[in-house]
Amino acid sequence: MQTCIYLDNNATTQVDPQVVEAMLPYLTQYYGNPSSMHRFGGQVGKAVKTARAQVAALFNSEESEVVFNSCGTEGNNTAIRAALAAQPERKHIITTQVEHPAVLNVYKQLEKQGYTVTYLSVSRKGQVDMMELEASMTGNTALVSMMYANNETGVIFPVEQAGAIAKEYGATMHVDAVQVAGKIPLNMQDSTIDLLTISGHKLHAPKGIGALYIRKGFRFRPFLLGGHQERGRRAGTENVPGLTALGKAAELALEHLPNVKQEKKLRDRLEKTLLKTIPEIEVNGGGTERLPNTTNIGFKYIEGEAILLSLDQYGICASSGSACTSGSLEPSHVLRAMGLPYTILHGSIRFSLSRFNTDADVDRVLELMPQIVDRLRALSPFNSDQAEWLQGREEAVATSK
Ligand SMILES: Cc1ncc(COP(=O)(O)O)c(C=O)c1O
Ligand code: FES
Repeated sequence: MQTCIYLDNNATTQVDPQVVEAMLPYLTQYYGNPSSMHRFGGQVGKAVKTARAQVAALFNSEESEVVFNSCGTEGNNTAIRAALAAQPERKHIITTQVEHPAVLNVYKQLEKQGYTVTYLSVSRKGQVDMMELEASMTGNTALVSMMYANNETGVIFPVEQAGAIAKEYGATMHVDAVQVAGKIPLNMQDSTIDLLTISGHKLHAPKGIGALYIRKGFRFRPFLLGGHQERGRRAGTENVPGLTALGKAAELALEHLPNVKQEKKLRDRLEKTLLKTIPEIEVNGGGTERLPNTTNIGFKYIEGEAILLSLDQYGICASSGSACTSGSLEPSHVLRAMGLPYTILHGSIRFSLSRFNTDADVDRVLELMPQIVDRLRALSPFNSDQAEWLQGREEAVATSK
């Protein structure tokens, strides 16, 4: 199998070998159904309990507040629907312009069903403004839904403060924490958040397993109806190998949290050296609080996709935004919302690290990037003289839409 220097960990992560080891017995000998009456199934039930405790430890929550599901997308869909069902008389939702499609596309549908949605703007640095949130709140607001950190820029949002504002108005606070679990500590014990989503494949567990935190006492309405698994909050026979993997991944993430500064050191070295060695580049979301593993850099006058293809030829995996929208040629909705100039919008790429990256990985990128950028810029018909013209063209396209 082809391997690469993998710097696309916000898209998905390598499954930790210890996670594979933990889940394997539940794919082979322990295949019982945890709901069965017999002892064979009972053993498997114990694994579910252990995994729940491990995820609760990552959340710093009670075990009963953890519900396993299939992914971050399911968690977000479920949380949003549950928040609206809890207060059906309220018809207003507040979110941000830079959420993941697993949130934004739910709101698009809800708008068609009679809900009003306020999309909070972000600054040039990609940060939300709590004054704008406060000014948007009304007695009709059912839900404030905000990501903990943005998948493209890594910018961290003040979700606790947002939750406190939501509470003042009696609204539910939902947080998409898919990108932060394992990267910054979570503390649900002492939190204003009611519902919080994580996804296994972003923290070294496999794809297809996730968890939703549901604050004790929250009037929760399930999304999937059927059997009484997960205490009636998520029907469907449990994905035991998956949740065992997520439990182990959560345990390892918690252990690793004090060492996240190592990833940050690597990220900072990558970022600072690129800024020093390549002219006309900028860090998108720089100068505000960000995830320790993420850097999103705009290289003026060239296409992000061209940089990615060049890197790919050298066996380096990076990305130009979210994996699910990268098939389209539209520039990222996140960078667009930040009001970045045309040439940055089209020339941005993201490197996202994990605990498996090494100094040698960063060295290789630092060795290759100046020559890649030089070569692409030499071929590019654009330069700083046309930057103003390009910006004008972008604005003309935007207003004609
Ligand atoms: C911020 C954010 N939310 C939600 C998701 C969706 O998670 P999943 O792939 O588990 O459905 C992702 C994954 O890209 C994400 O980055
Ligand atoms: S589903 Fe992961 S980037 Fe979209």
